[in-house]
Amino acid sequence: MTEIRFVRLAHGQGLPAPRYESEAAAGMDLAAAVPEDAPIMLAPGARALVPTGLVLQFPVGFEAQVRPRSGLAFRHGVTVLNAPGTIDADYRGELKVLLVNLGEEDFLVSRGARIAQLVVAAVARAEVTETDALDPTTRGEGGFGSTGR
Ligand SMILES: O=c1ccn([C@H]2C[C@H](O)[C@@H](COP(=O)(O)OP(=O)(O)OP(=O)(O)O)O2)c(=O)[nH]1
Ligand SMILES: [Mg+2]
Repeated sequence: MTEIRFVRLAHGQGLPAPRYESEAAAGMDLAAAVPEDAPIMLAPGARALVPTGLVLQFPVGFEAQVRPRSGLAFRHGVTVLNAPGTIDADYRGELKVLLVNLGEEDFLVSRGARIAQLVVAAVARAEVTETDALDPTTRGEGGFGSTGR
């Protein structure tokens, strides 16, 4: 098990911690840490950076991905604009969720609403080397449908 530690900021007090909603869920739901009396109104086409009130720490060699919740996308057209958002292991700022409303109606983000989910994933890091030539392959330069439909 990979450990995620988090600090809860003042505006996140009282909200549920990120947690898996089922035994083998891949994502933990994230709650909106907007003020009770100041929900965020997302008009059609609008986007907003929604605070979670959380600062995370997880091991180097992992990332956290911010992904949409399919129910919100299906019912309201509300999704994560930069999905999957990338949270770096060395980031110590507040985790934020960039929501966009692709639906036709206003969408209200209330305090505690589960707006997105967080998936922890191992990441490979590469050493980058410039060179004059690369190993040949059968595919070569073929791409973008070159193998047929
Ligand atoms: O949905 C997101 C995406 C990113 N971040 C935070 C954590 C991440 O480590 C940092 C930088 O994200 P990214 O590299 O995607 O953004 P950038 O535009 O390249 O910013 P930077 O120049 O700070 O890397 O912003 C979030 O809180 N939510
Ligand atoms: Mg970056």
